[in-house]
Amino acid sequence: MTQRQTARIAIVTVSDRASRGEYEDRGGPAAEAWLREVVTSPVEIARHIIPDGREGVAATLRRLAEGEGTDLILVTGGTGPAPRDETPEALAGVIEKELPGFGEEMRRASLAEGVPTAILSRQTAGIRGACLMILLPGKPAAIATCLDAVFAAVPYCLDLIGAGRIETNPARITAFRPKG
Ligand SMILES: Nc1ncnc2c1ncn2[C@@H]1O[C@H](COP(=O)(O)OP(=O)(O)OP(=O)(O)O)[C@@H](O)[C@H]1O
Ligand SMILES: Nc1nc2c(c(=O)[nH]1)N[C@H]1C(S)=C(S)[C@@H](COP(=O)(O)O)O[C@H]1N2
Repeated sequence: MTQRQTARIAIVTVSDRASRGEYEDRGGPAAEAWLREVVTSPVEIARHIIPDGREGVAATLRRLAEGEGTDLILVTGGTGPAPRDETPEALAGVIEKELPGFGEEMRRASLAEGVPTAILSRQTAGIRGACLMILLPGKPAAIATCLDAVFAAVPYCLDLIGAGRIETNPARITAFRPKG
């Protein structure tokens, strides 16, 4: 399978208030800065800010995966238990396969850092076609913790689903790719 050599990555901030401009989105920029530090292969990164809500989030994820051929979508926000937190429900309506290990590992890393409220986050990941979608909590400080915890598995996952190729800086993240 020939992989696209420039991976398309979308970062989606899900927040009612950030989408209304009531506060400045710091999660999207934090995720982009993390990617630019860690990913060494060519990437196109697009950022989006949308309100909470199942239908709108699902429509955005579908459009990015299908319409725009995005290889990797990082979503930040709306994973908690509050009534408007419906990002996991939106994801569930869009993906074909869930990868629960991503959420388990992100929660484990956050709890190990001494963030007891990490147990409230319903983080997970899933695949639609050749697109991997990963849900992160909304707190900007959580972005690096959670990406550090799971990103080693991302390049090989993209290989397996026929998405674009990603290489990482081994000084930051050593990508897990079985030899052979
Ligand atoms: N994208 C973001 N940029 C900056 N700060 C954020 C962002 N998301 C969350 N926060 C901060 O974390 C706090 C709690 O996060 P939480 O996910 O509960 O946001 P929220 O208050 O539900 O956002 P909203 O109501 O706008 O959807 C927020 O009040 C805000 O201070
Ligand atoms: N690493 C880390 N994980 C975290 C947090 C955090 O500050 N750091 N906040 C928690 C809180 S307070 C909530 S309510 C859930 C869900 O947040 P979300 O609704 O913004 O996605 O993520 C949790 N996970």
